[in-house]
Amino acid sequence: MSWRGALSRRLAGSPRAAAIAASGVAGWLGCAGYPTLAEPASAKRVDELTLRVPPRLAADFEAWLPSYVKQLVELPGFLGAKLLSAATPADEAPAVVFVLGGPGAGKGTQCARIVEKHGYVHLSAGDLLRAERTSGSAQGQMIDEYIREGKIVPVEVTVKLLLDAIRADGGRRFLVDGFPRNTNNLSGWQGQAGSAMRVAAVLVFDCPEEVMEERLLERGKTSGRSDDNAASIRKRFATFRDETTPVLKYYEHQGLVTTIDGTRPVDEVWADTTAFIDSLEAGWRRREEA
Ligand SMILES: Nc1ncnc2c1ncn2[C@@H]1O[C@H](COP(=O)(O)OP(=O)(O)OP(=O)(O)O)[C@@H](O)[C@H]1O
Ligand SMILES: Nc1ccn([C@@H]2O[C@H](COP(=O)(O)O)[C@@H](O)[C@H]2O)c(=O)n1
Repeated sequence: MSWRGALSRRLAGSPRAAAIAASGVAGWLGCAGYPTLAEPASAKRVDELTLRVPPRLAADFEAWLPSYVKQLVELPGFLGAKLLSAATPADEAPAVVFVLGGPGAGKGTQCARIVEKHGYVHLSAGDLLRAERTSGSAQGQMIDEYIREGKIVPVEVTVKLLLDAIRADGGRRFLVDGFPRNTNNLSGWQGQAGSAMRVAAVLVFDCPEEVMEERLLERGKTSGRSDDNAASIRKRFATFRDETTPVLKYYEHQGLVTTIDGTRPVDEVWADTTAFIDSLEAGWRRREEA
């Protein structure tokens, strides 16, 4: 499958910007076994950019690559690139902070504190899926198998649970914990929530696997979770490395990622976490006052 489109039209008068954008796209796509740029636009002739994408990834790329390219050419320094649409959804849209990090990195622990101090609404994709699993719904068994295997449930299920919870709450500031976990999650979110929500930041807790494994095995003594055992933990780590890393790359390119060292004691991690939320809020206040 080839993807081609808005980039060429948008950059028709701007060879320099296109060349920079093309090399940026190629660099990004070159990571983690993803496809590479097939025919980079030359600095002289900019009427078409073609990206070849393997069929198994075509649907995901079709949904979110164009918007990624738009974001890329809007970065400062891409002189001459013209906006086709607003760079971010309207400020009035509810703000979402995605919280990511490997299994056991401490996402839930820090989210609970953010709720208490900063009043955000915490939605854990994993918790919503676990609740749905036991609700007796037809898809419960499917979810159970995915969780046990450390695999990512198809986004149609997860995004519906998240959006139902967001709409039912009606709040303005959400922590969405453990999502988006792969490109399927990402494209599903962008397709169904993209214009109604504003992704304000992506908060990532970084922690080595040895530390996370120790925490999860300890948690497994009392959590009752079917995936807090050595075999499931190994699979969850592999899923994080293989599937979540490209999503983090995507948001890094958008300048949305803040990474916090989650290896330290809870209070030390919290000091950085609350400082981050304070700075996010301060930025919003400055924008409102401007
Ligand atoms: N900074 C920390 N130091 C030591 N232990 C921690 C720290 N943060 C969390 N823990 C403990 O580690 C375990 C995992 O933490 P938590 O549930 O917050 O991680 P998580 O990233 O949400 O995990 P998962 O993705 O599996 O739901 C818990 O038992 C928690 O009490
Ligand atoms: N976006 C997501 C999030 C989670 N899952 C499944 O749930 C398991 C547990 O997730 P935690 O965040 O609570 O650790 C995870 O391993 C997945 O099986 C999912 O499919 N999609």
